[in-house]
Amino acid sequence: MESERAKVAELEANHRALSMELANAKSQELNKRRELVNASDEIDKLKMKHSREMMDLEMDLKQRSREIRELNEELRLARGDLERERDTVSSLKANVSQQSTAHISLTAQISALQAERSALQAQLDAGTSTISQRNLDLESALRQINELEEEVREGESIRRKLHNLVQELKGNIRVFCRVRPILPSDASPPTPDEPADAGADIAFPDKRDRKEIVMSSASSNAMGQERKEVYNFGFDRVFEPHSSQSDVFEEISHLAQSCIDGYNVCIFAYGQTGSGKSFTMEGGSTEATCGMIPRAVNQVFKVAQDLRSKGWEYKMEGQFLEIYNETINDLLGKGEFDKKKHEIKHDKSGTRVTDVNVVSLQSPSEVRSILKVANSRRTVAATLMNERSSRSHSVFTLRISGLNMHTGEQCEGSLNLVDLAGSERLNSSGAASDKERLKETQNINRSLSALGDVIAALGEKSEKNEKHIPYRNSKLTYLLQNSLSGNSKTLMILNLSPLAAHLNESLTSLRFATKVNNTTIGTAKKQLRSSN
Ligand SMILES: Nc1ncnc2c1ncn2[C@@H]1O[C@H](COP(=O)(O)OP(=O)(O)OP(=O)(O)O)[C@@H](O)[C@H]1O
Repeated sequence: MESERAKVAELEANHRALSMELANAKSQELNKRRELVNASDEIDKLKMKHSREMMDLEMDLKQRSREIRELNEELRLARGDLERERDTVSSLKANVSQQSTAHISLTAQISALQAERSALQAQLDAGTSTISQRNLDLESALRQINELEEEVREGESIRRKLHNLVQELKGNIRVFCRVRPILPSDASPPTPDEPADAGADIAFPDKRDRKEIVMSSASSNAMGQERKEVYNFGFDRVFEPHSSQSDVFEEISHLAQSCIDGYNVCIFAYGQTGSGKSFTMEGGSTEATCGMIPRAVNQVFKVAQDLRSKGWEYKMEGQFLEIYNETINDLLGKGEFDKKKHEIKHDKSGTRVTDVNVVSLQSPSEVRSILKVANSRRTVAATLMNERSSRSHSVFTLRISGLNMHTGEQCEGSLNLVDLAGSERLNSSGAASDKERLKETQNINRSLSALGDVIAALGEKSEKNEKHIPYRNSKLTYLLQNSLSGNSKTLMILNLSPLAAHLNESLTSLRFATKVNNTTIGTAKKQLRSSN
């Protein structure tokens, strides 16, 4: 038993030791469990930390890969830029090499130019010295020119005197005769009683001086015998039908010179209606057919222009009048014809007509346009019954005043170009039955015979030296008083029809013109005024 007891006591002691060991083991296990819980908390924490860090790393990775892509893109662009820059650089290099070639050639040019400049400078220096020499020469040449100009002025005044002397020797009244050609419009259809007019028998025997005209007419007497009458006339110049306007003007152009020199010049066209007066004075519109008025005016302007170099300055004024039934009308005016009263006044400064337009003229074209105005006024005023331009006198007056800037000499001249009314006698104008026409014809005849009387009286005056001149017998002669006196130059152009039907009229005209031609008017005087 005791052994049993001892064994139980031993077992109990073992039991207690084992319980103690168990308690220890349990407390150790608790500790271990606690440690395990702590460790798994720690592990959880670490896991979370790890997953956060993983997320951060992933984001970081994404960011980095985005940055890498961007950088790659930038790199690609930069490469493109670099490529272009390389191209630019290579083209710039090519440019630079070109520029440097150009530079080299420019440098070569500059040196050539510099060499040239030095050569030119040398020439310039030489030229400058030549110029100073030339200036000296010029001064002496200018002195010579002044002396020569003075001589030319003296020569000009001698020329004027000689020109006038030649005119005096020729006579201050001159008469030209012009026969117009037969026109297609002259040929009226022949009838059994009246054969076609083949033209009058007119001859021009003086082929050298062209001063003669011979008209012949054949008639049969009561016995049936043929009688031929021959009429000889001599004038200063006779123009045959084929003569041109310039042939006629050549003979009268010196008169334009005279009026510039300070003389009063009067040119009349005389003749029956249709004989060519207007054609001679005004003419056609072409250069070849234009008449004496435009030609004389052109000449006056030309001479005035030429004389500018000799110190002369000229002023020109024009007026254009019509005398119809002894009434003056202003062809450059605006009023109705035959209404306004115009008076003729003579004083020291010359002849003026009251209330008429006097136009200052700067050029020949202005004269042409005033001629047009005048013609259209006359055309408007004409009626069917009354061809006004044939039944009235027209007087174009160009007044010229000149001043010589060097010598102070002044002169005043005038050029009167007169287209007279038709000179036909009463019976041939068919006027006897028409009162108005009769009055017209009587007025025309009166004024034309007054013109003849004035010219005749001037001729007698120069023979006897004292004689009354009947200027006042007609408006025409009174208007032209200052241009129809001893100290003026007068030209009458007798216009003749070539037709046989007009033979008697032509003979009457030829006799009138012969009377005028046999008159010598005294010496023309130029109208000079001293400078003060
Ligand atoms: N030398 C000429 N050459 C060519 N045609 C001319 C010539 N002379 C005159 N004529 C013509 O003759 C016609 C009559 O001439 P113009 O009208 O000049 O005569 P007129 O004497 O002035 O007549 P009116 O008294 O009616 O004015 C016109 O047709 C004109 O063109």
